[in-house]
Amino acid sequence: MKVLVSDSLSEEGVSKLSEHFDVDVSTGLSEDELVEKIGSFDALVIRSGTQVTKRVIDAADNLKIVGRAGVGVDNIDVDAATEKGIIVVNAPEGNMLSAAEHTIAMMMSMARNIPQANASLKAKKWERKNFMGVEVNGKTLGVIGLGRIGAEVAKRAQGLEMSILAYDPFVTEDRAKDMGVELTTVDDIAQRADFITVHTPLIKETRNILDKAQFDMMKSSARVINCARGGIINEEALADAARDGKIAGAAIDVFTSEPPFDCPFLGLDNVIVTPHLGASTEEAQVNVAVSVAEEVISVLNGGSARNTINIPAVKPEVMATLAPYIGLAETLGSVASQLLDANYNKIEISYNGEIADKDTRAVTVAALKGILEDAVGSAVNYVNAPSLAKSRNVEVVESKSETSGDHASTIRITLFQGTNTKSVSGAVVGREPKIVMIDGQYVDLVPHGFMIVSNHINRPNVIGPCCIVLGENEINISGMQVGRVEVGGKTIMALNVDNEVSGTILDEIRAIDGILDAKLVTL
Ligand SMILES: NC(=O)c1ccc[n+]([C@@H]2O[C@H](COP(=O)([O-])OP(=O)(O)OC[C@H]3O[C@@H](n4cnc5c(N)ncnc54)[C@H](O)[C@@H]3O)[C@@H](O)[C@H]2O)c1
Ligand SMILES: O=C(O)[C@H](O)COP(=O)(O)O
Repeated sequence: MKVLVSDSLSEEGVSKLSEHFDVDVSTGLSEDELVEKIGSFDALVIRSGTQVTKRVIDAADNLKIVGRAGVGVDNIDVDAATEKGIIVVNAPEGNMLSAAEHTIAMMMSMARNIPQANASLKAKKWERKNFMGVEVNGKTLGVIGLGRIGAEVAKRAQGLEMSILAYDPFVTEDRAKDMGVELTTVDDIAQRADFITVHTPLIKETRNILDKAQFDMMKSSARVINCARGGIINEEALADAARDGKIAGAAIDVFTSEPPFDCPFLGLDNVIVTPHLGASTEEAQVNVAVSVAEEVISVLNGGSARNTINIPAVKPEVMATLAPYIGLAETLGSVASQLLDANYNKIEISYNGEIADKDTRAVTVAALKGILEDAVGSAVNYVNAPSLAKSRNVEVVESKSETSGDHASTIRITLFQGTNTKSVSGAVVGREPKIVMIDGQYVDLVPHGFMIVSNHINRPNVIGPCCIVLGENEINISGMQVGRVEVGGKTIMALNVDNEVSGTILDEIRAIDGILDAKLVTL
């Protein structure tokens, strides 16, 4: 298999990949060059320098995984990758300490005018009075985005005796209290903080989170820092505020367009800048390169990935419990879709019993894959199953209940086509999948190989002729289940058979008096 590395990646990552694959390191490619080249590659490894656009994804006929050796994936068209079934992974932890340390370094450099003073002295000037700074001790730092990096910055700033205000809609009061942080709003931070630093992803909710309105509220002594992503702070508004003395200064590592040679604040003395260096340490680069290399090796060898962006990631300890249910759900989905001829417009996946407490998103994706495979074939995978269901206007509903009958946990998949439904329930028995109910009738079926599932009238001389048809055609029956209903009622029969059953033989079975329908399910 072939891996393209299109941004500079630490040697540790490249050599790890080279142990398994043919690795091509080609940095600085234009979009056109990448479109031209990508077709034969199975994996693409990037940092922030490569734009993985829809055009690139469309041209990537063999691509299985895009690995981002770093955190931000805003340079990847993740939706396009998802629709094409390409896994996107990042390395969310490897550079967080470096980014946090860079933020603190930028704050201190700005507080003491170090870049300006350095440039002045090297120009043979001795201008001590021009570079009067401020202490950070006792000052207030506002942190917008209290995730991995924001939390590390807050911890370090507390070590510098700063008090912390934070805004993050996904952080609870309890967690903030544990961290010794006061949760508040963006506007309150703008009004009260001496230093403000942003650590969110760049998404529509965070674009321009600091804009003219917030700069107008700030103290004239306020200083802002962006070591997250260009665009979280409005660059025009920042330039105006810094130029007009509405704020004392800014320290910026990231830009809306990189390199940022047309950026409006690049020429301002009170704005210090670095060329996207937050993750540029020896330690961080080894960490992220090795992490992404391991993900690519695992995925290309048929395994799973830990840090997936576009499929639900499951923690290893949870996976130990969920793994058999993932297989079960996929099998139940496949059985249900093979039993329902009509196109379904709604899928309900019900989790009953102990499994209802768990994070079942990965199990639902597996169920959807199993269901859609019948219609879509091998083009469906764990990445694109939900988006394929959506693009086919199929409604997907999950339901959960604590009761599950005879088993600790059961999963029921129901397909709806108007009033016509088909439901199949299963359980894990001793880590093996079992089908325990079809259309409300109890069965006890090991789902594998070939199965004939039929409905018939519960009366003498129906099952026998069925077996004779199979016997006469040299088809061995290895398992048989018949639903229990009163004599004369409609019941189900499920047969495990050792060979494929042709349409002609199925027609012979369907023609038997008392048989209402018969389907072959192939797993
Ligand atoms: N300069 C660099 O070289 C460098 C290095 C690493 C990471 N980064 C960037 O730093 C940023 C933070 O990375 P991280 O690893 O801490 O990510 P993270 O996912 O751990 O944290 C992001 C935080 O932002 C919060 N958030 C989401 N929406 C929000 C909103 N509307 N308002 C406020 N908070 C919101 C989330 O709840 C989360 O706590 C990312 O943009 C990443 O790309 C930059
Ligand atoms: O999101 C990140 O991880 C950082 O912005 C680092 O980007 P880089 O890998 O291009 O240094």
